[in-house]
Amino acid sequence: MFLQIAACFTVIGLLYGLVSNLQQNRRLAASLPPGPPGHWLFGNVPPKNFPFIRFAELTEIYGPVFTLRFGRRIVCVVGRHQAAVDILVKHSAETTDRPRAIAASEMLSQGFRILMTPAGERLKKYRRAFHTCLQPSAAATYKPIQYNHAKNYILDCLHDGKCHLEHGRRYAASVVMYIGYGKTTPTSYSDPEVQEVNKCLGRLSEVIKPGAYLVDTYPILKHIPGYASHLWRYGREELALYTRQANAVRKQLEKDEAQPSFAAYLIENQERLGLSNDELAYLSGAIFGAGSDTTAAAIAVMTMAAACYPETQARVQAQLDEVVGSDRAPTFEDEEMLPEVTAFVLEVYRWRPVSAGGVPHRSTKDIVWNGYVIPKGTEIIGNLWAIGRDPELFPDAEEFRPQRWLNENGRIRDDLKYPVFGFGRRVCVGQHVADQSLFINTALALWAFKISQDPAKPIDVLAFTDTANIRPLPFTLRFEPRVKDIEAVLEAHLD
Ligand code: HEM
Repeated sequence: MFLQIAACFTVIGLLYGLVSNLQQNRRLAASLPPGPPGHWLFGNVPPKNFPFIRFAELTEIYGPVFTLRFGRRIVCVVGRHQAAVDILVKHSAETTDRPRAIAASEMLSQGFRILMTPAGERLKKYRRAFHTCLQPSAAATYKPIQYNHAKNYILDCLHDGKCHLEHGRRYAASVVMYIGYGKTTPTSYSDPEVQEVNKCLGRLSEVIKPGAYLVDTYPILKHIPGYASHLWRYGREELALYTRQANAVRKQLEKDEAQPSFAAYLIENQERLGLSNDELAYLSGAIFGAGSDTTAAAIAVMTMAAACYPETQARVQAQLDEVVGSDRAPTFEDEEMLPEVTAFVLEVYRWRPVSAGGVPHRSTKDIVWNGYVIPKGTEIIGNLWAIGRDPELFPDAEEFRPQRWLNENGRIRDDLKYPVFGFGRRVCVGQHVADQSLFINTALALWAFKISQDPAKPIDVLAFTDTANIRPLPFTLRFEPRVKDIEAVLEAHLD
């Protein structure tokens, strides 16, 4: 008898939940931006592949902001520049938060990973710590090391152009290992330490894919013993790895042998910054996670664009020849005089944005936009792929056309922006370091080489990995030296 009554109450409870859920959905739907219809209970089906491309198609149909529903989760996708500014920049204070990511953040990262840290005290202290080491004046101090590694990239491409993607990855890994841990020697992707970090990042990349784990739709699963227990194990392994790396710097500091680095700064200021050992370990590791593959992918896109758009490449080279010539190599000091290089980089960012789908934000208050209400708790995706294809700002968006970034005087336009580094208070903390990397590698690569395709292996400009941060699938390039004795000229500069 008792069991029957309990069952009755459970069924009534479930029905009540269902009905109130439906009523809530109907109420919300009336004020939300429009979107494709979905199942009355489960909502829309997340795209299986390349969600940013599917979302860009939906932007064409439903407009600058459209709504999707996944179970109880409401997602607004922003696909036009002005709407992104209105919602994610002007309302930055209310959109700093991240959506709850149970599998990727709470289980795999034990809540420590900055990328998924919700708005609040932990995020504030994380970003404060980064700001000190990555703001423009601090970023400028990394220029010499970036230059040295960029020079290695050029020499690697000269001697072994087949492995150009690996050389770009080596550049990026070397720079972030220097900033993160003070490692001064070049870092190879085959280093066991880097391989271990990459194993962890590869796992994250799988777990973070929309719809990868049911627990993100049904949070109760987190508490079911045995459910996705490998995620907890992976999380423990990752924390142990970052702790080992931070402890190595701690030991160097004790022996007075440490190079200046982000980890050293965190350790020396741990108490003042209010960081636990685990937070400190994860934060030091974040530089590699966030800055390595992204930078390498952008460098790869730069070479891809140069090979596929030879006339555009030649335009940059004409300016390099005029300003720099061939007796010396370009340096950071030439930047002001090389707007064609900067325009090329800006177009690389727009044409194939590395963080193509953007990193989701979450509203912590109702936001009124264009007569619609984006309610508190909505996930907001700034779809960078679609924003870079905004026809009002970027006509013929599929064309790689750096000239769109230049004004009639050949200077960089200050009225055109593209948010490749994200939005508002969540904007990428490494943007200045990344800009420096892209500038110097582009300037040196286009000064040193005529980069072209192998006619026998034409490049597919849409062949990219289907991952949270996209990167080109392997492609073949030819590096034809434009400067006599590149090696000697580069060495002379360093002497
Ligand atoms: C071309 C290279 C890069 C691109 C395209 C890029 C892009 C991005 C984007 C789109 C975000 C998310 C912003 C948002 O939520 O709106 C982000 C976050 C982040 N980036 Fe970068 N990034 C690059 C390089 C770097 C580098 C070199 C570092 C470190 C030295 C770095 C560190 C971070 C960190 C720590 C975050 C998380 C910030 C947070 O969640 O509060 N990134 N980046």
